[in-house]
Amino acid sequence: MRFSPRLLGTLAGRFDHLKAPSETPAAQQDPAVAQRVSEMLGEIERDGHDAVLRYARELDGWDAPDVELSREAVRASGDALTPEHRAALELGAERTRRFAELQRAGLSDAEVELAPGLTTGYRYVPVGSVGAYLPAGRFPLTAGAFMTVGVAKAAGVPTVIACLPPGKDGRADPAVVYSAHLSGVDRVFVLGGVQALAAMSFGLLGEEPVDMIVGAGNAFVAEAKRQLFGRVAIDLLAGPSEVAVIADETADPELVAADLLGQAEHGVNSPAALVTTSRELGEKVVEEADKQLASLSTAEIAGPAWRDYGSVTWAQDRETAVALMDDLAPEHLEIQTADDDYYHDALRNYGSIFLGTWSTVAYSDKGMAGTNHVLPTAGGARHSAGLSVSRFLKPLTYQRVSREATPLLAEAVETISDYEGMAAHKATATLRLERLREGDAR
Ligand SMILES: NC(=O)c1ccc[n+]([C@@H]2O[C@H](COP(=O)([O-])OP(=O)(O)OC[C@H]3O[C@@H](n4cnc5c(N)ncnc54)[C@H](O)[C@@H]3O)[C@@H](O)[C@H]2O)c1
Ligand SMILES: N[C@H](CO)Cc1c[nH]c[nH+]1
Ligand SMILES: [Zn+2]
Repeated sequence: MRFSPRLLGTLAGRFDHLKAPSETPAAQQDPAVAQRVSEMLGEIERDGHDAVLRYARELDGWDAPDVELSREAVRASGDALTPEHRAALELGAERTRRFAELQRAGLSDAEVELAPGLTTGYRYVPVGSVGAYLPAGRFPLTAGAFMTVGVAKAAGVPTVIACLPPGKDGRADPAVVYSAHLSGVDRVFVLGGVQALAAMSFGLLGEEPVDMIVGAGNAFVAEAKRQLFGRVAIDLLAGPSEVAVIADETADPELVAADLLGQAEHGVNSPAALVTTSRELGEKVVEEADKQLASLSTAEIAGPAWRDYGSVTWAQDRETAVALMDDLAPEHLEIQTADDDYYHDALRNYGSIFLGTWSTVAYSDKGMAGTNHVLPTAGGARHSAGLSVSRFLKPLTYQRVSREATPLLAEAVETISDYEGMAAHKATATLRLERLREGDAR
């Protein structure tokens, strides 16, 4: 079976056929999923922990009365892994933490005297508690813990709990649990999907309700986060993983094809887009992808994704390639050209960019590059960035006004309040001006 996407000869500026992820069915909210999630959340809120256990049993076959892993089990989770695997995970946890610490160091508290006696500023304060969802249904994605638990801890969040669904063998995946342990998690629960997010948000796990829920997952997970938003904060709503590549005639078609299929493996609706200034390269990549799919063990997922959500587009020059990509705003963007810096400078919309032949998305996916892999999908990169340490920090503002500065603020506030008809607001300023005139020494 051939999985080749259409090879598209696009003229400059005409790219209607290029499937923007935001236009794919996968990015749209599914009313059946929304209805199901709303019923589940309602039931869990009403029946509490009993309903959580009921869903854990029904959906994931969990039949033990307790869903928490003991501290000892969390600590010992690495024993089930090979030393090489442990070392690889330790590297990922450490690089992700160091990158998050770099970002934390760039966020410093600041203060300014805006007028004599008027001092204003802000200080970064971490949220009090975070619930991290670690998806582990189809694949046990270990690095999700580094990106959520580890980054929250680097931000200084005091309490971070995590939930993961049981794997195919009915147990919590030891590599995911070990990754959470390396990231500094406080408590781990074997709970999947909606019931996990509801239990953390409603405070059904022997903790107060968390302030924020984070982490990627399937359509039920994304919908539960959408519906719980407001009651708790969320990181972002991530859809199916995407990849896009800009390549020119100097690129290696085998590597480009491998990188496109690398993310197509996430799901049959994962978009993979190549924009190239070389038709020849585009044709070679299509041939290569077919060849590689023939021997890929996950071809049953990557094949349909490449066929149905893959695209190859010719851009007549690099300016056109940039315009196409900024419109697409992909989650991951690789640049494999003779002038990667030009693209880096010119591009504005992407979740994370991978510069040069030697950089590939999987390095970030698995924590080796240190950058966060929880990124906006479905065109969200037009307006948002991915998860980072700043999401867990609140820049709380303050102001201090001296007696001497009082007229500078109060008289203007009186004028504005008069215009707006806000008498009580005006009074707060007027009373202070009176105190000043009376010589109040405070
Ligand atoms: N964008 C990102 O940053 C990123 C990162 C990692 C993973 N992901 C995505 O996360 C997803 C992982 O999905 P997954 O399914 O493998 O694991 P998952 O952990 O997200 O979901 C498994 C849970 O789904 C629930 N569920 C399944 N069927 C249900 C139903 N009919 N009704 C209610 N709940 C149901 C079950 O409770 C189960 O525990 C993939 O789509 C992957 O692409 C995205
Ligand atoms: N590509 C996913 C979202 O960025 C993350 C991931 C982890 N493992 C494999 N992939
Ligand atoms: Zn991936």
